[in-house]
Amino acid sequence: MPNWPRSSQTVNSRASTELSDERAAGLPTPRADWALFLDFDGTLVEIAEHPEAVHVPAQLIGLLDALVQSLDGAVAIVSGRPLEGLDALLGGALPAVAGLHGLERRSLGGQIHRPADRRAELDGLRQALEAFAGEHPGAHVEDKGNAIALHYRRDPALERPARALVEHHCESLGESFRLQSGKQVLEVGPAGHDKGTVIEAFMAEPPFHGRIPVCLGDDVTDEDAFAAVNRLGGHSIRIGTDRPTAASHALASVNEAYQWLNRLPRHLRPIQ
Ligand SMILES: O=P(O)(O)OC[C@H]1O[C@H](O[C@H]2O[C@H](CO)[C@@H](O)[C@H](O)[C@H]2O)[C@H](O)[C@@H](O)[C@@H]1O
Repeated sequence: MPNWPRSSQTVNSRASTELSDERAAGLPTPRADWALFLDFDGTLVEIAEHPEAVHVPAQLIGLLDALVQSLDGAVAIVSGRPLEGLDALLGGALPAVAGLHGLERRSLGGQIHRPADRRAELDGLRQALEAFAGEHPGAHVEDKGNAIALHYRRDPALERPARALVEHHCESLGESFRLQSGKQVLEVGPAGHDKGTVIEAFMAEPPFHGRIPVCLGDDVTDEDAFAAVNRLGGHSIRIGTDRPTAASHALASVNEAYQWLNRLPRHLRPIQ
């Protein structure tokens, strides 16, 4: 669980030192014209054994609210989880949310953008994954509607047979579906959307339009987001340092991400 500052006084008295540290670490100087795109698992919450076992600190809602207020609403969660799941975990705290790695999106005004229902096409894969999980207690199937995920965190040795099974079914689904690998998970869903395309969609509309995109993420699927943000002249920040990345900056852990995000509302440089 992240170490939250004990009081705002403690934070304020350390503010100037912290900002010098940020500059030394090469982190971008916060600006009031940023648009913030935040991954969820591994960025805002620590990775847990099971998707339903994540701990959402109560303070996270307050932090998101403070960021939304200070950036005039230009804050979105961009996750692999479905919209409804994110709303349940965050108490519907954030209006702008993208789920299923860019497949579905709710804009700030509440409009939902979602492609046609393709669940039926995943029936064969769903049955095969359920059968696999039935035989292997370390596997877990997460049915996300238009996408389906096979988790093997509880038994990493399952990666090989799990991948072989998912690849086999993905091939028969054809090119309009794609396989995405994440942290000890294999996910199948409709092709043509990713975290980069959804950030571009947010950036085309208010209040994101015209701002500088800044993205925080930890996983391989966040690389699409990093590439899009880099292309758009923004800043990409990888949480963790364990593999090569397109991100321009890094924070070591979820805890560091919290500390940095906590300071942002007080240190945004005004638009000139
Ligand atoms: O884009 P994200 O918000 O990072 O979501 C990516 C996937 O996160 C979840 O799975 C991952 O986190 C689980 C809980 O910590 C962990 O048990 C699992 O091993 C990770 O892969 C979520 O369950 C998926 O639906 C998301 O796609």
